Amino acid sequence: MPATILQGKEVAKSIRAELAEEVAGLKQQGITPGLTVILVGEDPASHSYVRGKSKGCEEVGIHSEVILKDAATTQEELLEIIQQLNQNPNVNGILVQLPLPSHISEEAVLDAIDPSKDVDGFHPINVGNMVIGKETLLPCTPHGVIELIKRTGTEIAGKHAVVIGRSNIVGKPVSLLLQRENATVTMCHSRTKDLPSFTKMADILVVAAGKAHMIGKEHVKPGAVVIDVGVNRNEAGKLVGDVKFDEVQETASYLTPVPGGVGPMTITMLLKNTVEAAKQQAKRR
Ligand SMILES: Nc1nc2c(c(=O)[nH]1)N[C@@H](CN(C=O)c1ccc(C(=O)N[C@@H](CCC(=O)O)C(=O)O)cc1)CN2
Ligand SMILES: [Mg+2]
Repeated sequence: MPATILQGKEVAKSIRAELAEEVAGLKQQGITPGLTVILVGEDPASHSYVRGKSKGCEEVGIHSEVILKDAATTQEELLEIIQQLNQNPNVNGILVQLPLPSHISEEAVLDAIDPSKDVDGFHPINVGNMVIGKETLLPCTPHGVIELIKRTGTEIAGKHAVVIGRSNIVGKPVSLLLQRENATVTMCHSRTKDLPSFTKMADILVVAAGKAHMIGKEHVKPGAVVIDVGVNRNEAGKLVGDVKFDEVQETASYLTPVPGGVGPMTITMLLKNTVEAAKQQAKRR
């Protein structure tokens, strides 16, 4: 039987509906979650993602603001803006859209965000809390991957999960989150020898290698849940994943498409983090 296609858009829609209800309840208690996004430069893709974030906020009732800065903005100016937002009680979440122009250190900027407002989950304190298993703001794409797997009804505990890719933004955090759900996790990467010998053992296969169509049916155990986090452009400029979709569809039990799989979950988990940050901050006041 061919795989069930995991439509991230549909899952994202139902999570947003749940969030909208939660936000309506918070507003009755006088809490309006607020997100501020900082966007530096003119990159069209970044502008499009930020529009998606504003639209998502509007959809669930989060107050959102976008601070647009031109590409000549200095690191000091950016740090000054972040300091002001850190101190503003109406701002529950702060997000700096990446990538930043090359004259600005992403590390310095992300480290300046108050960890309790770091709705991207990129601050070292939040990363550290995730590593030691403390409740914290989780990075959006990895969190979206876990939510997608859960919504298939798959029990993660006890399963063998194989993650391909060890980036700080996807591979490493996804591995940690799967481990936290009590999966047995194997991490593979560009230097792994005999990749199929590992991936063939996977009940859950998460592919975040950044190499178009590198995973075929010879890599996949029949019945596996396959999550494709790859974002690659083919020769025609079309968005394609790391997985050969048509081939793997014949052997997997669940498979995410690209586009329309993990991507739409990223912004939705950001909305979830903003609501969570607002609730946590309200408790502390
Ligand atoms: N501060 C951040 N910067 C960036 C992040 C991030 O999480 N935080 N991630 C990406 C961009 N991004 C959100 O910011 C993002 C990327 C992709 C999608 C998405 O829905 N993709 C769709 C396809 C859209 C298309 O056709 O281009 C999909 O995969 O189905 C949403 C958000 C880098 N910067
Ligand atoms: Mg890698």
